[in-house]
Amino acid sequence: MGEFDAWVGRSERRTDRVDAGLAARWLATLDLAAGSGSGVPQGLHWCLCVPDAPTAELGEDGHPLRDGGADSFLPPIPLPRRMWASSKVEFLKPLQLGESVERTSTVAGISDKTGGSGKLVFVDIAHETHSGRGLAVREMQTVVYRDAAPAGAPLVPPALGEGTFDPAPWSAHRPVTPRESLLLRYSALTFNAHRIHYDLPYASGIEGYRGLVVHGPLTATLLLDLAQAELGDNALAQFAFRGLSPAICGETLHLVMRGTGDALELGAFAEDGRQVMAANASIT
Ligand SMILES: CC(C)(COP(=O)(O)OP(=O)(O)OC[C@H]1O[C@@H](n2cnc3c(N)ncnc32)[C@H](O)[C@@H]1OP(=O)(O)O)[C@@H](O)C(=O)NCCC(=O)NCCSC(=O)C[C@](C)(O)C(=O)O
Repeated sequence: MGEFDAWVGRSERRTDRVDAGLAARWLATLDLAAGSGSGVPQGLHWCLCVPDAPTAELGEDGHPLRDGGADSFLPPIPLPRRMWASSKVEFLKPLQLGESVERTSTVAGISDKTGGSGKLVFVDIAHETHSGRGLAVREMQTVVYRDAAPAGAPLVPPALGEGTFDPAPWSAHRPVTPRESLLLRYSALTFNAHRIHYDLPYASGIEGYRGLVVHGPLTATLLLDLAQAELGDNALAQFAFRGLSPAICGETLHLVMRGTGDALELGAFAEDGRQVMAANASIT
């Protein structure tokens, strides 16, 4: 029996609308042109039905306080550093501009592990986003909570090494350099006040990162865009990603893809070859 078992099965429901203004700001943030139809490209769902706690109820890290109240959705894991660890997404129906959506999120599991970086608590959250036309997106998101950075510990990830990323084994390759303006706009789109994305003294001094951290779903969205540029808008049926190492603002990310429609492999790598994200996808 785990300390936080009472939270497993708890759920919350949020509603939203695929607003044309939101879609336009999302496309502008990602330097994308609007598509020809009323469908919106994959990845926009991460900007819908987002937590909207009042500012007075945010914790030190900028996320809603995890106070463990009787009606709290997420468990009050005492480990202070939160990261988006991974997600498995099924795209069932493309979202359409103007439609209303409802997302139900359920705590599906909580597990303790010890990793190379110390104690880890993983929380799995099952999300189902319905539009008026039925289930549009199903996602299993895993959030990880980590111990405080030990005093005097080296910042992570380590400074860029001597190595260089080699795109040769990949059939598609796109370098991008996420800068502060991109991170700020993505935080705004997702209503995410997590300080590791915009507050450098906090990100390095408190959480121990070498710079501002690129949002996991932002890197994932950039990979989704690479796949859609090759295969067409809304081409993917399944997409799964896992964050392996923090991506740092201002440093080039090499987005890559290879494989065929039923077994696509994607990745994001730092300039020195360190892998930041691993992903796979399929069109069926
Ligand atoms: C998570 C870290 C610290 C673990 O690194 P580690 O070295 O401590 O762990 P490990 O030794 O690699 O693995 C230990 C165990 O954890 C599992 N594990 C390990 N990683 C994962 C993962 N991703 N997803 C699921 N499981 C994972 C792994 O499989 C293993 O399990 P096992 O003992 O059963 O074999 C390390 O992998 C890391 O730093 N990853 C990068 C995470 C990242 O950059 N996320 C995006 C930025 S944070 C963000 O976007 C925030 C946002 C948007 O504001 C927001 O709060 O929602």
